Amino acid sequence: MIWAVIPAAGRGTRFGGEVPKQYLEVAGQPLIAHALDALLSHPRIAGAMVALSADDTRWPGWSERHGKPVLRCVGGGERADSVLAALRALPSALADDTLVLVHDAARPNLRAQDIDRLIAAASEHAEGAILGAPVRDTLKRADDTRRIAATEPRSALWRAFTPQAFRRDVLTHALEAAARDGVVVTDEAMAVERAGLHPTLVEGREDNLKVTTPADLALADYLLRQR
Ligand SMILES: Nc1ccn([C@@H]2O[C@H](COP(=O)(O)OP(=O)(O)OP(=O)(O)O)[C@@H](O)[C@H]2O)c(=O)n1
Ligand SMILES: C[C@](O)(CO)[C@H](O)COP(=O)(O)O
Repeated sequence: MIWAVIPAAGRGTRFGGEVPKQYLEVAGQPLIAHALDALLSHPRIAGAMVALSADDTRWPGWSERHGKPVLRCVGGGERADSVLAALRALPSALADDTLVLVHDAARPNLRAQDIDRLIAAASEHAEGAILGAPVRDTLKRADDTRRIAATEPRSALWRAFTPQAFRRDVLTHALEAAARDGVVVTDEAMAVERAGLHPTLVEGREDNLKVTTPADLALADYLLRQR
């Protein structure tokens, strides 16, 4: 059994504006709808749990999409808190080893082939798997005056995307440990790494972009209209 968890409780502060970016429209529907559709149209995914902010007023009230359940819960102050809340809110009947794919509502351009490859890798590697891409630019470390302090070796560096796939119990325990330790993890893999595990990297499409600033929205709209 595979379920999706979609953290969608963010404020979009870097994006700006009144509307939380997960509700901004591209290619005819909100970002969150594209993310939900990408996951729930996949035959292996049985349902989705969406974490929303407690004061969310824009959730359209979907209870199902593609004939599959769309459940919701209240997220938290950090993205990791929202993911943990969603894991805890999943149907209790789901087995501990249920595979969970955590995917940002702000990443609308997820493709089925990437989901296929991620699921295959997570099914083969018990420590989980994440989509990502090798770094292709030269990386500079800046000093506090924005002068170049160093050039970082990039040969083994990857950018982490989502979905990130883990057993429900493994991810829940890892996120709970990070929270107990007061560590804010920026992705699920960071919590699992802290637990001593080594998730596998799966190279995914570079156009699986996260809409973070207004410039990203136009690109997302273009990409989605090309599909
Ligand atoms: N407390 C939070 C923070 C973020 N997210 C979600 O995590 C995803 C990736 O986070 P990010 O791009 O940082 O979104 P925001 O936190 O909204 O953006 P910002 O950091 O600019 O405020 C988004 O779908 C966002 O809604 C969440 O569920 N709960
Ligand atoms: C989870 C993530 O999308 C992987 O790159 C990223 O860490 C989210 O960061 P954000 O600052 O919460 O958008």
